[in-house]
Amino acid sequence: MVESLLEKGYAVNVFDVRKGFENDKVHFFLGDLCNKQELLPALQGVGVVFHCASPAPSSHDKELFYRVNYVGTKTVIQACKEAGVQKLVLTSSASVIFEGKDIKNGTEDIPYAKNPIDYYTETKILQEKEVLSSNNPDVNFLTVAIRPHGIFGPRDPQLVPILVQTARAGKMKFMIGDGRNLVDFTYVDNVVHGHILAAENLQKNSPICGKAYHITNDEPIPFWTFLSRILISLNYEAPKYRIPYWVAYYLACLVSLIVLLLRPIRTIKPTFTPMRVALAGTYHYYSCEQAKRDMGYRPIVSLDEAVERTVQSYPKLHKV
Ligand SMILES: NC(=O)C1=CN([C@@H]2O[C@H](COP(=O)(O)OP(=O)(O)OC[C@H]3O[C@@H](n4cnc5c(N)ncnc54)[C@H](O)[C@@H]3O)[C@@H](O)[C@H]2O)C=CC1
Ligand SMILES: CC(C)CCC[C@@H](C)[C@H]1CC[C@H]2C3=C(CC[C@]12C)[C@@]1(C)CCC(=O)C[C@@H]1CC3
Repeated sequence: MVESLLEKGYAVNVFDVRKGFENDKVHFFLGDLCNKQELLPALQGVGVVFHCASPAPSSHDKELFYRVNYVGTKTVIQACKEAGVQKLVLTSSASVIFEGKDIKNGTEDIPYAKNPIDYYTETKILQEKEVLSSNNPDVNFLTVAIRPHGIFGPRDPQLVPILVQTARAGKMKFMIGDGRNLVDFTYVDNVVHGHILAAENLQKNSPICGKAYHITNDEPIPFWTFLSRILISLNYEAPKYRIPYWVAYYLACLVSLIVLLLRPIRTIKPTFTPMRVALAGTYHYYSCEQAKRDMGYRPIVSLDEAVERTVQSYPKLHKV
């Protein structure tokens, strides 16, 4: 996001709780977004805020999710208003409507999940509601939420690294479900493109004000075909055996229960959580027609090209 904004000639301030990269063209502010006094200096003279911060979805820390995603987002909104920021673009998630059941070509009018699978999803819903309801053209404060799905690409610390770690640990033997479930995986450049288009289209009287938009690669692919392509390109074996979805799901629930019971004595991070099993065994792909219609969105990098660029970008993860 930072690199694309700089390329387009925008001046960029970055606010983060940790300094994850070096770039002398940006002004970096270190702080916690839950603290308004720490946020305010980063917002002086700023026209648009992209709020993309969140604890990692794999965390189980309920209090952290509530503090950062929910309360922290309310603090971001207040700080933006106090600093005179006119536009707020939230990185939400298409998962706000996912509760473990198939979603085929899901549109933005599907209601939020009533029973979200984890605290991440639960607090992404609360966060999105806060941002969208704070849209108020009368006070010159416009908001929009972008809902990407399954982001991947160079430097992503999640998808490819977790996949390789699982393969190296010998746990990538089983395909969950029948292997036909279509899913969206979205290349980072397309996600960024969607965010920048949203910011550029966020004007008074624009149809996008106060709304949420799915941003995907618009090329749904069977979950296990995608994972197998990445694994094979990195010289690992693709999963060979099948395990029925419900067996895997209840096993993951059982493991979660055991992890919870053992927490006072030992911290264990299971690979197969109910959320990951649900993502691996169901259909979850989304329509991005609304983003095409209202802001002229089209993916700029195809899935084939995206996989190629991603695989090339992780030389250390290739099996030799
Ligand atoms: N990775 C994915 O597949 C998807 C991610 N998203 C959303 O995209 C956004 C970015 O996610 P990723 O790039 O995957 O994660 P990431 O972990 O690379 O980026 C999140 C950033 O938030 C920062 N952060 C966390 N707590 C903070 C706090 N209290 N104050 C200031 N900064 C804080 C972290 O230090 C990190 O740099 C998140 O909002 C996530 O919910 C949405 C859909 C899919
Ligand atoms: C161990 C294997 C069964 C799966 C390995 C790959 C997974 C790490 C990823 C496959 C789909 C990804 C995904 C997310 C995180 C990483 C995966 C589970 C999200 C939960 C990230 C945050 C979101 O908002 C939704 C994403 C959906 C897809």
